[in-house]
Amino acid sequence: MVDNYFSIGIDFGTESGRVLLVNVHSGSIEAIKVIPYRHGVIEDTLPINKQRIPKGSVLQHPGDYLHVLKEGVAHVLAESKVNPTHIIGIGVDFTSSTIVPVDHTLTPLCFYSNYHQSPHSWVKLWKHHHTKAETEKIYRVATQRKEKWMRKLGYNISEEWMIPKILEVFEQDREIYTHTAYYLEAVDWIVSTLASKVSRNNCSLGFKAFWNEKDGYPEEFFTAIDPEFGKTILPKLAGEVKNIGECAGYLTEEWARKLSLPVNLPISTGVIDAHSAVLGTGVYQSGELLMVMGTSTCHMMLHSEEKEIPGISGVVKDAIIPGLYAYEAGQSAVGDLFGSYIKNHVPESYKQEADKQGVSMFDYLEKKAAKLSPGESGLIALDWHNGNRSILSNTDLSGCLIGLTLHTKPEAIFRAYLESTAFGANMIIGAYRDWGMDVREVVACGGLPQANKLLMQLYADILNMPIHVSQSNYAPAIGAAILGAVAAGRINNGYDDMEAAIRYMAQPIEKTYYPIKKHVEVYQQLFAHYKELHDYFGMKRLSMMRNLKHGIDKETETIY
Ligand SMILES: Nc1ncnc2c1ncn2[C@@H]1O[C@H](COP(=O)(O)OP(=O)(O)O)[C@@H](O)[C@H]1O
Ligand SMILES: O=C(CO)[C@H](O)[C@H](O)COP(=O)(O)O
Repeated sequence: MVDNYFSIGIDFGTESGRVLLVNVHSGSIEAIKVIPYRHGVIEDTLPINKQRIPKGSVLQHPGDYLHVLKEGVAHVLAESKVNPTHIIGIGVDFTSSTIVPVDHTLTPLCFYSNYHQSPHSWVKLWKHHHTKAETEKIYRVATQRKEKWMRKLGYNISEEWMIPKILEVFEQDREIYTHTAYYLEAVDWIVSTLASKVSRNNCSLGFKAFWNEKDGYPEEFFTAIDPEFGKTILPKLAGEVKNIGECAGYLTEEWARKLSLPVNLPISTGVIDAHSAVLGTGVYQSGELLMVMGTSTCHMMLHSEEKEIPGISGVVKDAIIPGLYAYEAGQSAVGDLFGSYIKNHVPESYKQEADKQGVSMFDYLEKKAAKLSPGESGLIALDWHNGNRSILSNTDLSGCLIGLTLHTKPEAIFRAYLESTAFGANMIIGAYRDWGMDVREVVACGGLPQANKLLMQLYADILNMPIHVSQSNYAPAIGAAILGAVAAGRINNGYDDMEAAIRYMAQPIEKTYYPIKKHVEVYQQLFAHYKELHDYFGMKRLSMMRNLKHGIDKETETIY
C-alpha cells in the first residue's frame, strides 16, 4: 500500500536534535524523539579538560550529533514498530553556519587527543561571535574590491558565516588550520559521514560561504585577504556540490548496521534549518513569506526574480525550491528578548502571583498585556537587544525603550517588546516590498506562534495582513523528511518533484490571525514613530550606540 512508506527527517537545532519518522503519503508523524545535546552549547570551558575558551566563542561537541542520530533513529524505529525496509529515505537539516573541521577520513579534529586542547578543533556553532576582527577585514577588502558576490549577500558580511570562522582559525591556530582537510557545514558532515563521500549543499554554500552557482568560490578574493589563505583554502572547501532536492548519496553498510536501516538508503542533500521549515510548512510559491519564530526569527521568502536587496542575509537560486530564488532576512532576538525580560526584570510579586495561579510567567504576562489596548501604555521599543541582523546588519546596536513613567507596569513593557519585534518584521517586509517583491501571504512556524496568541494577533495588526500559523512545531524536521522522500524518488515509493512531496507531507495551517481594523490604525501611527527611532539610532547616531554598547572611550570619543 502506498501509504505504508516512511521518511526520516532529522533536525539539528541549537540545543537539541529531533528525529521524526513521517508517513510519506499522509504527512503524519509516526514517532518523534527529541534529544538534548549532552554537552549543550559550549561557551565557557572545553569538555575535555575544563580549559577556558575565549569570550564570544560558542562551540559544540560533534559526538553529540552522532548520539542524536543513533539514539533518535533507534527510538523512532522502536516506538513506531515500522518495518525498516519501508523507510525510503533520510533528510537532514541543521543550524548554520555551524562548521566542523575534519581530516581526510571525515573524523572531527577534536576527536584526536593531539588536537583537542585547541578550541579551534571543535565545532563552531552558528552564534560563535569570536570573529569580529576577521569579519571586519573581509568586509573592508571586499568593499574595496567591489566584490560582485556581496550583492547576493545584502552587501553584508556576518560574523556567523563560514569564511570568517575559517579565517579566524587561519589567523589564530595555523596548526589546526593546516591539519584540517575539510571545513564542512555540520549538515554536510552528517550527510557525508552517512554516505562516506564529501558532499555539500548549495543552500549553505550560497548563504554562508560566498559561493554561487555561476562563479563558484571567489578565489582571487581569498588571495587578496592573504596570499597563503588563497593558496590553501580551496581544497578545504572541496566536495561535490548538490542542489536542495537532489540525492547526495546512499547509506553505507557501516551506518546501515549502526542505525538498523537498509543499506543504500537514499540520503538527501542537507539544508539549513530555517530553509527546511519553508518546505515543512508547505510554502512553495513566489510571493509567500515564512517567519520561523523562536529564539530568533528568520524571514524566508520565495520569488521568481532575483533582487539584490541591501541588508538582508542573502538570495540564492534553487536553495529551497528548484526554479525559485530563496531570500533570507532575520531578527537576532525575538523569543530571546521576551525570555531575557522575564529572567531579569519581572518583580517578585508577579512571580508569586504566577506561581499561585500555576501558570508560567510568559502566560501570566501575556494575559495581563492582552488587556491593554494598542498605544495605551505610551511605550515604544527598539528590538535590538542582540544587535540588528536585517536590514541594518549591525551587531553594535542595542535595545531601547521610550515612554516610561512612574506608573509603567511590567506587562506594558512586555507588550512593548512583543510589538517591537513585529515592527522589526514590518521593516523587513517593507524592504522586500521596496524592491518590488509582492509579499502576498505570511505563514508563521517555530515555538513562538503556538506559545503566544497575543504575539500573533499583534503581528497581524502591525503587518496588516492575515498570519497563518502552521500546525506543527517541527517544521524543519518535516521539511527534512520531505527531502528524504524526494531523494528516494517515485521509483522507491517517494516523489520525483518537490511540489508533490510538499502537497502530501507538509503540515497544514492550524489557525489564521486576522488584522483588527481599529488596532491597525493605531499601529500605523506607532510604526511611523518606530521607523523614526530606527533611522535615528540605527543610522544617524551609530557612534553613540557603539559607545553605549562597548563602553565610552574617554580619550577619543564622547557621547555627544
Ligand atoms: N509564551 C511565550 N511568549 C513569549 N516568548 C516565549 C514563550 N515561550 C517561550 N518563549 C521564548 O521563545 C524561545 C524558544 O522558542 P523555540 O522555538 O521553542 O526555540 P528555538 O528557537 O531554540 O527552536 C525562547 O527564547 C523563549 O524565551
Ligand atoms: O542563521 C540561521 C539560519 O540561517 C538561524 O538563525 C540559525 O540556524 C539558528 O536558528 P534557531 O533560532 O532555530 O536556533
